[in-house]
Amino acid sequence: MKSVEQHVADILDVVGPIDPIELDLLRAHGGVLAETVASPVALPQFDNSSMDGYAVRAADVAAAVPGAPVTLPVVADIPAGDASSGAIPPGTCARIMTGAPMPTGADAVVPVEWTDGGVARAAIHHPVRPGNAVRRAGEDVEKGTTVLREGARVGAAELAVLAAVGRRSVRVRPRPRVVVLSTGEELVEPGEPIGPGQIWESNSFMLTAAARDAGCDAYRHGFIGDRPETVLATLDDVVPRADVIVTTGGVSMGAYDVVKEVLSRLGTVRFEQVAVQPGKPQGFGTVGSPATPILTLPGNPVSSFVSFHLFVRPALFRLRGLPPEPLPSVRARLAEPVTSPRGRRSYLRAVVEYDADGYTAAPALRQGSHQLSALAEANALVVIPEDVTELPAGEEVEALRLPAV
Ligand SMILES: Nc1nc2c(c(=O)[nH]1)N[C@H]1C(S)=C(S)[C@@H](COP(=O)(O)OP(=O)(O)OC[C@H]3O[C@@H](n4cnc5c(N)ncnc54)[C@H](O)[C@@H]3O)O[C@H]1N2
Ligand code: MOO
Repeated sequence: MKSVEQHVADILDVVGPIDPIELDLLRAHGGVLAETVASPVALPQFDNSSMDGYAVRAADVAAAVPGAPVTLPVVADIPAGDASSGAIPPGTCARIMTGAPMPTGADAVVPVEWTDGGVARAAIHHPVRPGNAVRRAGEDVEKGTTVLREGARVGAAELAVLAAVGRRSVRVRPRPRVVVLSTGEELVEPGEPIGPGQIWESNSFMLTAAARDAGCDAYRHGFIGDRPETVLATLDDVVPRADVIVTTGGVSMGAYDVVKEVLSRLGTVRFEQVAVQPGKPQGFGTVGSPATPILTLPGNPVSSFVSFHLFVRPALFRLRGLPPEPLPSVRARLAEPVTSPRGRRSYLRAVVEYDADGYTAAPALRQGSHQLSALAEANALVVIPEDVTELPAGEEVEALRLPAV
C-alpha cells in the first residue's frame, strides 16, 4: 500500500496555485497576495495630534504647574480633517482633536485633562515635552517601503493596511472554489422523510464546512445517485465552476462504486489504497476541460473527514499559493491503551488537553469509520505509526490538532 506522504506528494504534483486576479478589497478577503505592496505615501501623511487637547509650543507652557497654570489665548479650533488652520503665533494655542493636523509653530499637545478646557482662553496645569502627543509623519510607514509581502493571507489586518495606503483593489490568488459532491443511492437530504435502508446525507456538509474553514469558497452540490451517466453529467456541469472537486463515496470494491467505475474509464484519475486507517481507498487526478483537480474520498463519514485533513487540505493550501503544511501537532501522553492495524497508520479521534504535566490525549471509545459521534467530541487525531499495533497508556504520541471554528 502507498504511504500517506507519497499520496500527498502525488496529489501536490497535479495541483498548482490558481491564477491571481485583481480584486476589490473585501472580495480579496481570504485570498493570498500575489504582489508585494509598497506604500505610495508616508503614514501618517502629516504630523497630527494623538489626543484631544491643545496644540502649544512646549516652551510656552514650561512654567505650568498644578495650582499655577499658564493661560494662553485659543486662536484656532482644529477638528480632524481640517488642514486650514495655518500657523499659531508664539504665546497662543489651538484647540485640537485626535487625528487633526498639527498647526505650524506648535510642537506639542497638552491633553484636555491637564487644562480647564477653555474655548477662548485655556489654563494649562502641566508642562509638556516637545513632541508630546504628536504623531509624526512617516513614523508608521515611510514612503515607498514594503507594507505587505507576496504570499501574505489577506485578513482583517492586511485589509486595514491596504486601505490605509490608499489601495482600492489588490492582486491576489482568490479563495479557491471547491465543489463538493457525494454519491450513493441510499442518501436522503436531511430534513426529508427517510425510508428503510436509507441514511441522511452528511459528508457533503462536513466537507463543505471543512473547505470553508481552510480558506476556500466551498459549494455543496449535494448528492447524486449511483448512475454513471448522472455522475459524468454532473462532473461536466461543475467543472467550469470549480478549482477543485471533492467527491465522497463509491471508491472501494463494491458493485455500485460508481465514482471509481466512471473515472477509471477516463484515465485521468488514479485509484489506490493508502496505508491509512481510516481512509484507505483514495483517488485523485483531473477531470474535464480545463483539466480540474478532483479528489475522491471514501464514503464512510469518518474516513472522509480524516481524508480531508490528510489529503484535501494540503491540496487546498497549494491552490491558494500557500505552503501545503500539515495540521499543527503536539506530543501528548496517551490516557488509555490503543490498538492499530499492522501496516496502516492510524489516525485515532481523541480529546487532547493541556495541564501542568503537558498534553494528554484521551482516544475516543468509538473509533469505527462510521461513528460520527466521537468525531464531534474530538479535537485531535492521534497518530499511530504503521509498524505499531498497540501502545500502553502513558506512551507519548503525536497528536494533530483539528482546526476549531
Ligand atoms: N470488500 C471491500 N469492501 C470495502 C473495502 C474494501 O477494501 N473491500 N473498503 C472499506 C473501506 S476501508 C471504506 S472507507 C469504504 C469506502 O467505501 P466507498 O467510498 O465506496 O463508499 P460507499 O460504499 O459509497 O459508502 C461507505 C459508507 O459510507 C456511507 N456514506 C456514503 N456517502 C455518505 C454521505 N454522503 N453521507 C453519509 N454517509 C455516507 C454509506 O452509506 C456507507 O455506509 O468501503 C469499505 N468496503
Ligand atoms: O479506510 Mo476505511 O476508511 O478503513 O473505513
